[in-house]
Amino acid sequence: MTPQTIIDKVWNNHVVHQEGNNPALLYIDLHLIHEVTSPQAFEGLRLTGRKVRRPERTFATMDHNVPTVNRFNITDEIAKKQIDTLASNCKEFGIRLADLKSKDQGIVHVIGPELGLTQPGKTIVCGDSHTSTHGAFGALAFGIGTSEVEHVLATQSLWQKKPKTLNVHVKGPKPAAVSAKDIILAIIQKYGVRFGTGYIIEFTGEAIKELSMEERMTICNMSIEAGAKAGLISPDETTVEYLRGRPYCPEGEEFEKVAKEWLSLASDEGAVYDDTIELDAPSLEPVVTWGTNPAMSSFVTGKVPKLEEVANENERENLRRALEYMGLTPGMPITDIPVQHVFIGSCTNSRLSDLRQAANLIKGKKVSDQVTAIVVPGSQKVKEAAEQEGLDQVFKEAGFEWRESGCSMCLGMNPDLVPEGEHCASTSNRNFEGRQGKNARTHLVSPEMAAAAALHGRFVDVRNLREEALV
Ligand SMILES: CC(C)[C@H](C(=O)O)[C@@H](O)C(=O)O
Ligand code: SF4
Repeated sequence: MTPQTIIDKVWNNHVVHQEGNNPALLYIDLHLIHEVTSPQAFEGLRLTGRKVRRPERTFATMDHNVPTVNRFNITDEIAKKQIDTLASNCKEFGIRLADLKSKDQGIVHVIGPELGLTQPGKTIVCGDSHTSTHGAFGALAFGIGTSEVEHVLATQSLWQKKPKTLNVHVKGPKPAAVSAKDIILAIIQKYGVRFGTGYIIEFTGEAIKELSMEERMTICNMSIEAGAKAGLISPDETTVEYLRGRPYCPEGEEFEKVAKEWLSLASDEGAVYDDTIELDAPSLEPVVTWGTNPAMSSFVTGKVPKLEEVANENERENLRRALEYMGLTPGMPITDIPVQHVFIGSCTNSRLSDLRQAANLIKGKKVSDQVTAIVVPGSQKVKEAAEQEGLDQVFKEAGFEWRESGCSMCLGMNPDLVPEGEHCASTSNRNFEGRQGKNARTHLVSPEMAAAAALHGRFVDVRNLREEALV
């Protein structure tokens, strides 16, 4: 048989109907929903007198506008309405909901994997662009708009044109002090924010294979920042072991049986992709974004670019505007950028391993007087597990605030905002203008780099701190 990519296998397994080269009708295995993009979809169902076709394949959570302090006291009217509406819609249509009282509540892309709802080979959709996160398991997972949310609720299927396949091959092992976040930021730095347009990405190579599931999620999460429809990684033993024993996974012999099926979905040796690009892992360093899109970044040992380094006039103007917004001087070293806020959280980097890495780095140290630092676990389960290990104490003793789970400072939709003009070292995925609040200045980094910036009030190379810790 012709060797196939996992993308082709999962796609072909889900085509319900297709005529010629027209879009295919895909069966959707799992539909995740949250409070922001679902109200009109449910309203649409009510208006046309339809039901949810497969409530048992639908799962809801509240995350975007949940306050991370006093979570039951939602003062913002729109937020309160969206949260109450999700609760009443789930009740009316018979959908499982992890509400604010639930131990399962958290950011939609954190809880799906954690509960074992996310599994290899599934088609997974959600009215949210970072649905690509679930691709880490070898699922075909992508974000959809609200009208598509309605379509999936009503029919459990979706019309889709098949994207092309792109192999992003990360060669060689990564250095120990370089994180998954640095890998994905470096890929986007090298190839820009549009290279994924029209493609589903498969991440391959030694550096990817070595990653934990949490790290793989960080990589796939940001596929959308390269414009890709989805990003995924072929399942292997790491995937299977992560899922073993999860609440919504099969048990015993049944688990062993599906695990074999999952492994067989991995891309075949010699499978052909429409395109392939490469990144060399051993030469990577920690990355910091200095601009207003995730491609505008440098290694921590580097500098903010100078205008004259850019030949193209449009690009030079973009650079000028970005530096003006960010309040940075062309040519300044990355380590001279002052940091007043630190946010460790979001669906990119708020899982237990992220919190452990940050906690390790700050243990016994103090947050700089100039910095306000918050840690927002991605889910209530992450929060509980971290507290069991005493990570909350480590953070609090260092001067971090320890919060309840939610999207928080990742986007300005809840009370956690960066004040105007201030710089935030953030473990999230978007550094667009105004993303963390009006005129807020976001720098995307890994959890360790964010933790280090909290201690020093500026960016520092975590590799030096690690050496210090060894002396
Ligand atoms: C609010 C939601 C629709 C949005 C998205 O689709 O990604 C948000 O999660 C984001 O990260 O910007
Ligand atoms: S944490 Fe941020 S990126 Fe992720 S779903 Fe929430 S708002 Fe979107």
